[in-house]
Amino acid sequence: MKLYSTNTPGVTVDFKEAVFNSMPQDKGLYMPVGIPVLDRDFIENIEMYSLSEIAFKVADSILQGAIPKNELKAIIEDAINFPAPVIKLDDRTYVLELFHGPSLAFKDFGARFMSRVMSYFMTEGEKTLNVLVATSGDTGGAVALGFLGVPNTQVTILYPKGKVSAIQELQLTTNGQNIRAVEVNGTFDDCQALVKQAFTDKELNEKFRLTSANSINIARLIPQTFYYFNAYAQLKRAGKTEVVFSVPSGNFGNIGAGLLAWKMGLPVKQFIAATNVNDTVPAFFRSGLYEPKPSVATLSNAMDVGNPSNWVRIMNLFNNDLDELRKIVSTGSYTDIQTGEAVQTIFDEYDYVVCPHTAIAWAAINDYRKSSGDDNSTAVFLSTAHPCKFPDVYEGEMAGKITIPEQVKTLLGKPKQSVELGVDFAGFKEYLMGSEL
Ligand SMILES: Cc1ncc(COP(=O)(O)O)c(C=O)c1O
Ligand SMILES: N[C@@H](CCOP(=O)(O)O)C(=O)O
Repeated sequence: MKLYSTNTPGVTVDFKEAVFNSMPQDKGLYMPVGIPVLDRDFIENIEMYSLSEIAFKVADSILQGAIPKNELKAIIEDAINFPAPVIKLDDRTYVLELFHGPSLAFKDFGARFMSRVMSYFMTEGEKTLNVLVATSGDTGGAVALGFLGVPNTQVTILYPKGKVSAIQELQLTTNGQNIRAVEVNGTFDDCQALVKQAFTDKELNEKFRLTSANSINIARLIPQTFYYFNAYAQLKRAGKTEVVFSVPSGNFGNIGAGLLAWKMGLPVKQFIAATNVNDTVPAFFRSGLYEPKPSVATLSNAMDVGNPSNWVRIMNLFNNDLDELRKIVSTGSYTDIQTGEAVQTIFDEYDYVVCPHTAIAWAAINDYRKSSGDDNSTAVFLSTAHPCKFPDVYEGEMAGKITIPEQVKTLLGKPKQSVELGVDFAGFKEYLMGSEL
């Protein structure tokens, strides 16, 4: 597999280099040279395959031999060892539950696959790998669990102080071993900017072997295509083939993976990119002007992103042609009041509890149906996190319906371990340089 930088398409690297570099030095993002289209026979019979069979077929096609088949199969079976069921709410509305992994968020697909791919490529005696990751809530917890105890690997998680839920914070800050947390007095965008700057800092790169576990890393994105194909397989078993996916979006890695799956031949009628009031992308669809702006805090905190890092990838997939993109993607943005109402309505109508991020994706389906007149397609909204991660959102009967998984119970009462820093790069650099990693 060869990958190019969105900023310098003429220069290519192989998959291993892209994984460890995470981001090209020219500050673009890696994209595959030539996206393979899966054979028709596979797509037409996809309902006959299991999640791990589908994941293997998709990964093998895109990686084009970068990892030998047997090793790839073992990585997938070890990483994706939890289900991603599609649940019927009514005849034309389904929810794809992506929170059955260890950190209770969809990030487990990417983080677990990526940690195993990195381990596969690492050889004995190599310099310690320093994984930097910025999180607005869920990536950090998934990456922490994905890399916990992995030899020769040190993970540093940056998160915005006071802007993640209490359970998310416990997931980030209580691991110990090779995982440490930095509380940044700023927003997620500040955390992301610090991490990105570290990758282009000469001194840091001389001292450390830095890599990113954010979705700027292509190894995070590839496994997120698996569940789109697998959702389609489940729907096909139920006799549904005209599918709309509504994706709660922040950094746009999730919908980016969906669009990659579509480019690989997954039949999708429409994608809906649903955001909270951090609406840089919906505003771009309206005005044609891409204007990143500082993020504001919302109920769906993990989507509080003002400058989505995957946007450049999505534009690149569409040759920077917004009109082409508009043919397959529509957008919607929702306030906290609308989010709360959606959580309540889903509960009242379906007796089903969703997290605030997921509620936004459901709300966007209603608006899509009204504005497009498309009443017949099967709409699937992605449920990206377990509601127990956001207990402040629910009261009364709804709160009583939420079961607390064992992995959350064991976190309660554990001491938080973190270091507090400002948003200036100099301070972050000093912290990294001063640490014996
Ligand atoms: C629960 C949840 N939903 C949605 C999102 C947004 O996903 P993405 O950043 O891939 O757009 C995130 C964060 O990534 C999240 O943690
Ligand atoms: N919403 C994310 C933000 C980081 O996104 P990533 O997918 O680029 O790692 C989070 O939960 O941390």
